Amino acid sequence: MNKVKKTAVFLINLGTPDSPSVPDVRKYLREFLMDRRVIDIPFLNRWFLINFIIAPFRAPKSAKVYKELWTDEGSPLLTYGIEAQKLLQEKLGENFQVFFGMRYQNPSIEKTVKEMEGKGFEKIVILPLFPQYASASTGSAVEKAMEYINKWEVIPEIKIVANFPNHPLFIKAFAEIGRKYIEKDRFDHIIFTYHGIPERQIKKSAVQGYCQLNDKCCSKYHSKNYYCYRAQCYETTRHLVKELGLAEGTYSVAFQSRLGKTPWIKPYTDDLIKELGEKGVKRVLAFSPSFVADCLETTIEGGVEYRDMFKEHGGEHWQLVESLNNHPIWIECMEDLVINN
Ligand SMILES: C=CC1=C(C)c2cc3[nH]c(cc4nc(cc5[nH]c(cc1n2)c(C)c5CCC(=O)O)C(CCC(=O)O)=C4C)c(C)c3C=C
Ligand SMILES: [Fe+2]
Repeated sequence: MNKVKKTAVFLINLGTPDSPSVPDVRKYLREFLMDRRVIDIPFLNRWFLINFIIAPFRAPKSAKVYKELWTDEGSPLLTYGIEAQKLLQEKLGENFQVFFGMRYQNPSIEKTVKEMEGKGFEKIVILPLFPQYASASTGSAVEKAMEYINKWEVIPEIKIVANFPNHPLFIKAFAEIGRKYIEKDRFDHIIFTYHGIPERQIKKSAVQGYCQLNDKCCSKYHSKNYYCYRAQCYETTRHLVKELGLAEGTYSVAFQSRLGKTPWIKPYTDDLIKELGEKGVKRVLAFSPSFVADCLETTIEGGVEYRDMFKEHGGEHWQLVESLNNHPIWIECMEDLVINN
């Protein structure tokens, strides 16, 4: 038998509030941060932290920033997700049905898996929209999807695309978007800023204690650090650097979005920005390749807050490279991830 299997493709992104109102942002943050893979501390400590600190104090602050991010169509993470779903559906054709869900809030994984049920799919491809695997992102999305699929009478063949940090089309798409700035303008330095995670989460997912959390350890990508989030971020960077033809010393890697007081993976993006500004670097181009769609962390943190910080420390020009969003090469990349898996 040599026919294409009737396949469901399940794109999953992180999630975003239903609106930028304080109650909706609070609801989103509660669901997100109560996830044991995100805040990996004992349940009661997490419950107190979320209900007595994050919900009352962080939700109003975050809601203000979400209001800045919101467009007439809503949250970019959601609108780009729906657009990508439609474009991928057109590419894949009638043997595939593409679904899109969010790990937190809506469209929920529970509702989306219900839509898939009973449709006779012979295979499901779960494609979490995170190029680098982390337990808090990919791991959590897959765990949630499987929680509902596991209840089906018939569980079909399942393929999980767990990461794609060096996929040639992922790299090509980001490089192409960034190149238009490099060709048009002069930059003194390029920053690759990735979402951070706590160091202890790297150690917990390390293969037989391999991870040393240093640059030597992350300087090569192989079977022992295949799922190490930090090593994957450096792998993405090496490929982007090669594709863009950047010279050693003209770029840096850093990690953003710290929460809480425990150590997160270093170097920190805010420290790097201050250091570059104080060293006399005037013009910076910033890539944010841990996201495939624009969101709060790119547009606001990477585009506005870091720009202001850079200028406060002597910088003159800060340009963020927009995310992959609905770029045709990114849609081709997803097609390849689905078909060749
Ligand atoms: C790249 C994937 C992501 C990982 C890994 C990740 C880990 C992680 N995040 C937090 C805390 C917050 N993240 C927030 C926003 C946010 N995070 C990601 C992706 C990853 N997070 C995205 C795509 C977004 C943006 C969502 C949007 O609506 O646009 C927020 C909310 C915003 C805020 O209040 O600042 C928090 C909080 C932790 C603790 C964590 C741990 C591993
Ligand atoms: Fe996050």
